[in-house]
Amino acid sequence: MSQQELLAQVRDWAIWDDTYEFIEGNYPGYTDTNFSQQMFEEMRYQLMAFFDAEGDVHFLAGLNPATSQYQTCYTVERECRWMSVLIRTMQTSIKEDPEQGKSSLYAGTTPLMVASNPILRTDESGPPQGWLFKVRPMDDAWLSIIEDYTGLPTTLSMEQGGSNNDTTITISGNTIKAQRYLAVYPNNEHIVLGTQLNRTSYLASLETFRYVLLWTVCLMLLVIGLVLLLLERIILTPLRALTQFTQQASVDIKGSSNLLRRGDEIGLLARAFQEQFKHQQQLNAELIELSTHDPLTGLPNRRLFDQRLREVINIALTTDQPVSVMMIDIDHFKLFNDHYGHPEGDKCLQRVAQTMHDIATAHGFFIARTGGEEFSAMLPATTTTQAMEKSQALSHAIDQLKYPHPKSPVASYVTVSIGISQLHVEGVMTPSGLMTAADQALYAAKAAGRHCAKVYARSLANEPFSSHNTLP
Ligand SMILES: Nc1nc2c(ncn2[C@@H]2O[C@H](COP(=O)(O)OP(=O)(O)OP(=O)(O)O)[C@@H](O)[C@H]2O)c(=O)[nH]1
Repeated sequence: MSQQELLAQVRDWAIWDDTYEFIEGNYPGYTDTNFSQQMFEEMRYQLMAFFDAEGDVHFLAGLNPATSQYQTCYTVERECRWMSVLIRTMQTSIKEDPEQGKSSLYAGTTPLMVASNPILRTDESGPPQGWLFKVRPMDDAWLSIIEDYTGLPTTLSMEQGGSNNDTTITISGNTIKAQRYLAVYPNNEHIVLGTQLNRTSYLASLETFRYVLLWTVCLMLLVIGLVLLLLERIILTPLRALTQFTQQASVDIKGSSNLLRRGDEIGLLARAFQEQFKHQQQLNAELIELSTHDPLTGLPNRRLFDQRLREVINIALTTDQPVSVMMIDIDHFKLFNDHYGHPEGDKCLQRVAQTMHDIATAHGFFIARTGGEEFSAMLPATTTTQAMEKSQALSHAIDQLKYPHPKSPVASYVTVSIGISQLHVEGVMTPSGLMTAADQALYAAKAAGRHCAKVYARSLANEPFSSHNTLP
């Protein structure tokens, strides 16, 4: 119902190839196709006026406000005479401003809303072939539409002379009166659009509005708070727990059982991580086992032995306790292999290793396979005298196996020779020196006919040795 809406409608018609051709005189059926009384009534138009490029009337159609009769004419004569004042005002407007494309209010029996636009092709190319004007009456029907729209009683009146104010608001008693002054073309007149409000009901509705607004804000804050709380409980807290769970890369994090029991995606993810951790832990354990143990006998290997020896020596240095080592070698094992073959030699190594492991466990020392048929034992808090006793227990246990070794010049079964040394005794000062000394003692045992144990003494220092020592 606004001027802008009417302007959009007139533009729609004026910038259209059909209208352009009609004004050029090339579209004889245009009026029959596009105009009807029904269209005027539905669109609430009083008049549509087409002017040619010279500003002369080309075609007119309208509803006579006095008779409500629909009329079409090519001149302002006879039944269209009622349009003449309006047409003259439009022609004045064209002369003043050929650009048009505007809307104005005109005075009349009832005030009129008028919108106009130059006639162009659909693609808006020119030159303008003329002008189209549309007129809508601001009558009682128009007022009642405004009242329906605003919910306020509205009045419309004409007023002579200018007004300094666009809008005036006056309060008298319990009534607020608002008036809007709208200039009329081309006269020095104004249309006054007015409404009045009951002050008490206005203030009451204002109060109600404030009250509703306050409640809406409170409700929104409550909803936002609830959403944040749910977000924290359902998503953020479990996500933090999951992050902690994954960062620690462990299946035993505190509170992880709740996480793992969850039925949602976070629970799924946590269980997948748990499986992954377990698998990883298993792989790590396997890798550690492989890198620190001998695959044939299952005993710790030289790497683990050297590492443990360093640790035990470090402790012994601070506590001033003795540390002894034994180097154990199977006698004439080459002859065993030559006689029975390598696979049988492996079985023998496994059997001897198992026996030594059992004795080491029983006597509280650490044993490792440090060479082919060579083993080393590390005895914390043990002197050479005590180590000698344990070596005898070891040798005795292997003898008891009575593992056949028919080619051995020493005995008919598998026997071992053992070399023993102690840190800080007989000039042995370093981990490497300790192992070298045990090796030399072992050499001495071999030289003494094998199947015996020897303790290192300085006098053995120049004897050759097998050099299996890897410690620095
Ligand atoms: N079956 C088997 N034999 C091995 C393994 N590692 C080393 N040997 C053998 O152990 C033998 C060691 O021979 P030598 O160093 O001459 O020592 P020995 O025959 O025991 O002689 P002495 O030590 O002087 O009594 C060699 O025949 C190696 O092949 C192994 O893993 N399995």
